[in-house]
Amino acid sequence: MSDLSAQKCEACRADAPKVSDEELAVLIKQIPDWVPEVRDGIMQLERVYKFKNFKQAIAFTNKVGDMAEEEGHHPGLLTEWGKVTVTWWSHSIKGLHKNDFICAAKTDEVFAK
Ligand SMILES: C[C@H](O)[C@H](O)[C@H]1CNC2=NC(N)=NC(=O)C2=N1
Repeated sequence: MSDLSAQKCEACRADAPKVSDEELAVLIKQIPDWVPEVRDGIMQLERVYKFKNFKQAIAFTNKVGDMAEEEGHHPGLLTEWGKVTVTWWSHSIKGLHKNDFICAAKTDEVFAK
């Protein structure tokens, strides 16, 4: 279990600070399979998970959804045949909060189980 995946998301208010470039550089090392990407001007974390078929992909999607509900923090999920694209960002601050790194690490744990 990584240090991040052991943590819980905190309530993220609209005035919460986005992670700085320096913080991002430290945090991304703990989730090396995730790629920071700017989409529509918003920094996000993205990872594509591969599966053998659609059934496994939708089962994983649902497990990630359950984890998101527990954390009160919700990803973008694109489920296709044999793959799921998971995208984390914080809507309330239009960018990345530590919550997104925590949830990315927890998503890796859901995949590993
Ligand atoms: C009211 C509720 O707690 C908020 O809207 C939460 C829900 N889930 C969320 N998920 C994400 N990814 N970003 C948010 O800002 C967010 N806000």
